[in-house]
Amino acid sequence: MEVTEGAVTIEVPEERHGASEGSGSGVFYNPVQELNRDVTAAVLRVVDDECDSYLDAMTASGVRAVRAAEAGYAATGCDIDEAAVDLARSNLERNGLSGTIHHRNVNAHMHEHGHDVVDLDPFGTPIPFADAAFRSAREYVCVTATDTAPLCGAHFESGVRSYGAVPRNTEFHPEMGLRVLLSALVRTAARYDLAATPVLSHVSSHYVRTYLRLDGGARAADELFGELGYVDHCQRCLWRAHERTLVADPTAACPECGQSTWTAGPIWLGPAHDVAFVERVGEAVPESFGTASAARDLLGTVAGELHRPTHYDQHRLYKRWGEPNTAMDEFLGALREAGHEASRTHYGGTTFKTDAGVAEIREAVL
Ligand SMILES: C[S@@+](CC[C@H](N)C(=O)[O-])C[C@H]1O[C@@H](n2cnc3c(N)ncnc32)[C@H](O)[C@@H]1O
Ligand SMILES: [Zn+2]
Repeated sequence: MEVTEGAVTIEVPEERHGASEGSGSGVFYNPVQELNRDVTAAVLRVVDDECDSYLDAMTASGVRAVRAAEAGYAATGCDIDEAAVDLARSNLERNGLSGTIHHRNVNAHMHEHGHDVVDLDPFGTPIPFADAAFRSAREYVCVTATDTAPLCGAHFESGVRSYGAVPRNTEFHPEMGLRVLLSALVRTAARYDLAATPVLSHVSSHYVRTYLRLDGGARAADELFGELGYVDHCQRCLWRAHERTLVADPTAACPECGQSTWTAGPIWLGPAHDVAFVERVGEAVPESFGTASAARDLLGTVAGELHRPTHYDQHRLYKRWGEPNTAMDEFLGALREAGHEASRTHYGGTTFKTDAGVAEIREAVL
């Protein structure tokens, strides 16, 4: 089957969606991830002044490597599956592009070779590849994680094992997943005296995607540790509080309703994106991309999001209060009128962030 993405056309053997990832035969290609790849292609356009080489660490059909080569990068792909390697090579050829595809365990490759941009796109957790990625990357590491259940605490033990943090299945679970992933990546990079700063992150269609800019130096890495900490959450009234610290000091009971709280961490509490960077990426999405309008919408929402952890869901709050919902614009307007900051978030149409606590939100909008 032929598929066109951006300015390239590639051959993929079969269509497989996220739900059946890793099963069956044939080289993997997930059409649902076109948005992820379009955003990546736009990021590559933005960073092309500082970056020349790109590693598509798990290349499968080669689609990411082919798109990077088309954007003018020295593209390298790796895969342990021989059929994937053959297909990726033929997909570069059919587009008249040069690039190198290795039949190799990419961890070994990354320990031996440097690339300006390293892109991890594995089945499930990226953690088995994270150390090697930070050894290899000079400027940016891009990471997809599809193991959202462990990340957000729905599969608790697996999340603890993979990420060395306590995840909790809260009502802000997509953001929990992102912040658990960022915490693990920042701590992994720090082992090599690297500061990995997230410049763009999104949670879409059951995957988490983040782009981290690398700066060298123990001091820079230490500074990022100041953005790690814990969040306490009340499942009953949806109160939450966060604290930047490496020593957990959980709140025993919710100060609003007295219910015992859940604590998650250490999670990343700093910004998950850089506004100027996200805006530049949004401007770099050409009309010709298959997901252009969805990608621009997503990036516009991300750019407008308050950095503050963590987001609320307006419908869940009203449900707890036993009151009918109002329109989102009216709701956010009422928060702002009461003197609070408020923004939509990309986690869902009824999600928002604010500097107001649950009691203040209720007072402002009811
Ligand atoms: C999710 S797919 C990659 C999808 C592709 N990047 C895309 O955008 O369509 C994961 C790929 O990683 C490959 N893989 C798994 N472990 C690997 C390893 N240790 N080294 C290299 N490739 C590996 C698999 O064979 C599979 O083709
Ligand atoms: Zn409470």
